[in-house]
Amino acid sequence: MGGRRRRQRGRRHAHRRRGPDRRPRAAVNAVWASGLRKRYRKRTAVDGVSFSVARGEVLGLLGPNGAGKTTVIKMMLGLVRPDAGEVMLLGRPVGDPQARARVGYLPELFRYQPWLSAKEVLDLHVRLAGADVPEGERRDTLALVGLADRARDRVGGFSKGMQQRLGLAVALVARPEFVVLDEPTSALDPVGRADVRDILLSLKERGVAVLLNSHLIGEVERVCDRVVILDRGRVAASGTLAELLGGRELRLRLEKVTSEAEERLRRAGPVHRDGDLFTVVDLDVDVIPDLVADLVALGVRVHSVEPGRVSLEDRLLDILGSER
Ligand SMILES: Nc1ncnc2c1ncn2[C@@H]1O[C@H](COP(=O)(O)OP(=O)(O)OP(=O)(O)O)[C@@H](O)[C@H]1O
Repeated sequence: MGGRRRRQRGRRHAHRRRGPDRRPRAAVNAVWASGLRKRYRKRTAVDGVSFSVARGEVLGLLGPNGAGKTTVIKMMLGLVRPDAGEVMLLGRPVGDPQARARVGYLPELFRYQPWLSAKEVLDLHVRLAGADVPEGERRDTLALVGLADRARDRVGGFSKGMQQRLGLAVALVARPEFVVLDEPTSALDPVGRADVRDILLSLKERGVAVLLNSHLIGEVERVCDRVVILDRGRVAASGTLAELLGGRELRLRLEKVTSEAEERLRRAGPVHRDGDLFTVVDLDVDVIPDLVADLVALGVRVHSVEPGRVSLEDRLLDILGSER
C-alpha cells in the first residue's frame, strides 16, 4: 500500500513538473508515452522515445532489427519496466488493470496451449480479460480471422499461420479499445495479409486505435495514418504518411522540349531531367491536365505521363541512411 501511495504522490509531482496540458492529451490518446528509456546491461535498447496514438488512429512502428520496437511496445503495455519515462494507457497509468483489460495484444512470439482447441483458447482469454463476450461474438471473431471451421481443433495441430490468426482473434475478442500488433502477418499467406489489412481498416472505422509493428512496409503504407521510425533506440522520424513522403511526383517522357516548355514544367514544381525523362517533384496532381495541354500547345511531343509518389520504403532507407 505504502509503495502505491508513494508512486501516486510521485505521479502528482510529475503532473506539476510537466505542465498543465499533459492530462487532456493523455485522456484523448489511446496511448501517450514520454521519454521512455531502457538499458539491458551495457546495451541501450530504447533511448528517450516519446509518441502517442490517438483513438481511431493506426500508427505504424518501423525500424531495422534491434531498433527497439518490441521493447517500446512492452514498456507501453507494462510488460517491461522502463528505466525512465512515463506511459498513459487509455487515459490511465500503465499499471492500471482496467486499462490493460481494454487492450488487445498480439505478441511477436506467440504460443498457445497446444492441448486446447481454438475455441477454448478464446474462452480462456475472454475470462482473463474479465470481459462479457457472448458465444456468438466469439464465433464471429474466429470467423473474422478465417478459423470458423477449425474452432474445435487442437491448437497443437495448427500451422504457424493458423496460430497467428488465432493470436489475432485473441487480441480482438474482448472488444479492445486499443490493439497492439507486433508483426501480425509474419506467418501469413498473401490472402491472410489482405484479410488483416481489412480487419485493421474496420477497427479504425469503429474508432479503435491500433499500433502496428511490421517489417512489411507496403502493409504499413496501406493502412497507417502515421508512422514512427525507430533507429538504435531513438525516434529517427515521425509524422503522417503525407508529411514523410512529401508531395507527389510526375514523370514525363518528352521530345522537342523548348526552353519555353521547360519553363512551363518548372512552374508546376522543381524539375529533374535525365535525357528525355523529366521528373517534376512536389506537384499538385490537379495541375497535370493543364500542364500536359500546355506542353502539347508549345509543340512538345508527349510520349508518357506517369504520376507517382516516393515510396515509404525509399523514404525509410533515406532516413536510416542519413542517420548513419
Ligand atoms: N531481454 C533482453 N535482454 C537483453 N537485451 C535485450 C532484451 N530485449 C531486447 N534486448 C536488446 O535491445 C535491443 C532492441 O531489441 P528489440 O527486440 O526491442 O528490437 P526490435 O526493433 O523489436 O527488433 P526486431 O525487428 O529484430 O524484432 C536489441 O539490441 C536487443 O538485443
